[in-house]
Amino acid sequence: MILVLNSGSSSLKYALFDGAARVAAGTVERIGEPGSPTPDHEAAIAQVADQVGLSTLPLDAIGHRVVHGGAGFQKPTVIDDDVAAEIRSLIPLAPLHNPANLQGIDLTRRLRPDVPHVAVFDTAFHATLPAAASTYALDRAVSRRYGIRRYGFHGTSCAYVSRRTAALLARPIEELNLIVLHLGNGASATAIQSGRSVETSMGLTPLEGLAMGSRTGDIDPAVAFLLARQAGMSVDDLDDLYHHHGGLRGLCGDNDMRTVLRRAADGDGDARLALDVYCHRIRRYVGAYYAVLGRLDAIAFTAGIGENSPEVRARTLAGLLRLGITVDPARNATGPAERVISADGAPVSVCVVPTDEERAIAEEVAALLNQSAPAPVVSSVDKT
Ligand SMILES: Nc1ncnc2c1ncn2[C@@H]1O[C@H](COP(=O)(O)OP(=O)(O)O)[C@@H](O)[C@H]1O
Ligand SMILES: CC(=O)OP(=O)(O)O
Ligand SMILES: [Mg+2]
Repeated sequence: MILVLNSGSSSLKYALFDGAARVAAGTVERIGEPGSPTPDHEAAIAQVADQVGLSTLPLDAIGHRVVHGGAGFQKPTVIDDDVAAEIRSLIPLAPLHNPANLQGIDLTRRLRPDVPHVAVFDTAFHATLPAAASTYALDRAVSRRYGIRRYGFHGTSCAYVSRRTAALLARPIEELNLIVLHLGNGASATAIQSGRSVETSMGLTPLEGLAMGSRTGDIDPAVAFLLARQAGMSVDDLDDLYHHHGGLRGLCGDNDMRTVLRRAADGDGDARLALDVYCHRIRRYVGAYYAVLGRLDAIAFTAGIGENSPEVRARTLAGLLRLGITVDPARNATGPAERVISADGAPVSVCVVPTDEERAIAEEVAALLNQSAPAPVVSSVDKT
């Protein structure tokens, strides 16, 4: 059995797999938010450990989602003290995520030192980005010194969704040019050619790119200079402003897309603007990545918003018939969780493909452990 811990910025998801079967799963939400019974990730992890009976659970391994793996971690990695220290050293690159990931690692390694703990990195899938996509046009000496480049995130999800999309379309992944739109609390767009990430919207940190629940995404870097000079904001003030007071929440006060959609439908101007900005930004990336890929076979919508909001999908891709992109209203509105929502025979297949980061992590962990398992010993008795 493999236990998977997936710490997001304000939630902790866990799942327990017995082979391919998910035998238990759960989510602790709203960690650290006002009025929440769960003050921090440490409390959330303790809660989960208690729920699954961690100390006595028969386990083969524990898989941990780690958001930032820097340049060093390009594959799932068994965690020892050195690996944990290296993940700790990457906290400045993912201040919202890596600390929570580490708390899970530290606590469960203490409780279960008897099983291997494996880190699966969001950044790993994007190790294939070509230099033209991963390099910022910044003084190269400065970039080199501080490891400044585009790393990209949501990689485990993108890899899983691209495999599922190929299966849904019954085509080999090697033949496909895809755009994966992962629209959860964090949101990103990724261009994938023959199963390899070639361009992605998140950057050095998970702050760049699409407008998100509470993160700004792309913003002129000079906004920070202006606010520092004119408003006297410190680096910490700006960090907080960009991470927690941007995106949907910054524009209309709500970071939950369900509430934003309801308010927009009721005619609330702020919610409408938030929705317009959100969808426009995605559309811009779809156009850009179509050009990067040259030919586009499919677009896959995934994560909480991508999987569940016909309105966001329809608005994002409206009026793109000339590009071969259509959304069929009936297919978009309802159907199996995993489905094609474009018209039959459309040049670009638009799909809804639920992600499953926990399953993808469990698969990576199982693959790593099988590959590193010692070859079965042939006993002298068997040889005779
Ligand atoms: N039925 C729905 N319609 C629109 N948005 C939804 C729906 N269900 C969930 N969402 C949105 O999905 C987002 C959370 O996505 P999720 O993938 O669960 O996030 P996380 O990044 O925390 O894993 C929230 O903005 C939530 O409002
Ligand atoms: C990298 C990232 O933004 O993750 P999440 O969407 O889980 O916050
Ligand atoms: Mg997520």
